[in-house]
Amino acid sequence: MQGPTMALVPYNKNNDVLSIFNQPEREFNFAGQKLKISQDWNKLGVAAVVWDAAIVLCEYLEAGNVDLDKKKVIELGAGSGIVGIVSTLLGAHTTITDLEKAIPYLTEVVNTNLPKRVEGQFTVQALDWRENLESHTKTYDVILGADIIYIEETFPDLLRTIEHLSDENTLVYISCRIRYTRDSNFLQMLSEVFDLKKVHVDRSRDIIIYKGKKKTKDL
Ligand SMILES: C[S@@+](CC[C@H](N)C(=O)[O-])C[C@H]1O[C@@H](n2cnc3c(N)ncnc32)[C@H](O)[C@@H]1O
Repeated sequence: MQGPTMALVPYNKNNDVLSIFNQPEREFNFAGQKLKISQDWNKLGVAAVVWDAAIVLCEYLEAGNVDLDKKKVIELGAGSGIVGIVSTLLGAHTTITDLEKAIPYLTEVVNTNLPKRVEGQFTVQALDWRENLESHTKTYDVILGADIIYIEETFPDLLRTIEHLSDENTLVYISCRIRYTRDSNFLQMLSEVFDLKKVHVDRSRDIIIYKGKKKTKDL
C-alpha cells in the first residue's frame, strides 16, 4: 500500500477494519431494501469497500434528515455507491460518480442493488475532481460525499468541483472521519465559500456529518 491508502488504514485501534474490508460481500438494510455490497480491497483498494462514513451518511439520509424526493443529487467519490443507492431508493434522481477506474465495479454494485422500479432514476459516471468540469453543466439540489477528505493534494480540486456543481440553493453533505490535522484544512477551505454546520456526530464510529450551503455573494 502506498500514499493515500496508507493514510486510510488501519484506522482504528482494534485493527478490525482489515477484517471488515476483507469480506467479499457485506449486507445492509436501508430504505426497506436489503443491499448486498461486494468488496474487493485487494484488487481495487479504497474505492471497493464500504467505509463507515458512508454507512453513517446512509443512516442519516434514511432517518429523513434530507428531503431527497425527486431532488437532483450527485454523489462524489462514491466508491461502492451505497450512498447513491440509498439516495435513489429514497426518491432522488442520483448521479453516482467516481474515478474512471472505479466505474466498472461501481456500476456492477449499483445495478445489482437498485430495483427495476427506479430504472431511469440514476446514472453512474466518471467524475475526476482534477479534471476540467465544463462538460458538467448542471447544478444539483444536493451534493453527497462520504470519506472523500483524505488526499491533501486533491483538496483545491475537490473544493472547485463542489463549487462548480452547486448554487446558493444546493445543500452539501460531507460525512467524514478526521484522521489528520490536514483533513481539517479542507473543512476550513470549504467554510470560506460555504456556510458549514456540523449536523451529526457518531462518536462510536468517529464520524461527523457537515452540511454546507454556498454563501450568498455580497452585491
Ligand atoms: C475512502 S473512499 C470512500 C468511498 C465511499 N464514498 C465510501 O465512503 O464508502 C474515497 C473515494 O474517493 C475517490 N476519489 C479519490 N480521488 C478522487 C478524485 N480525484 N476524483 C474523484 N474521486 C476520487 C476514490 O476513488 C474512492 O472511491
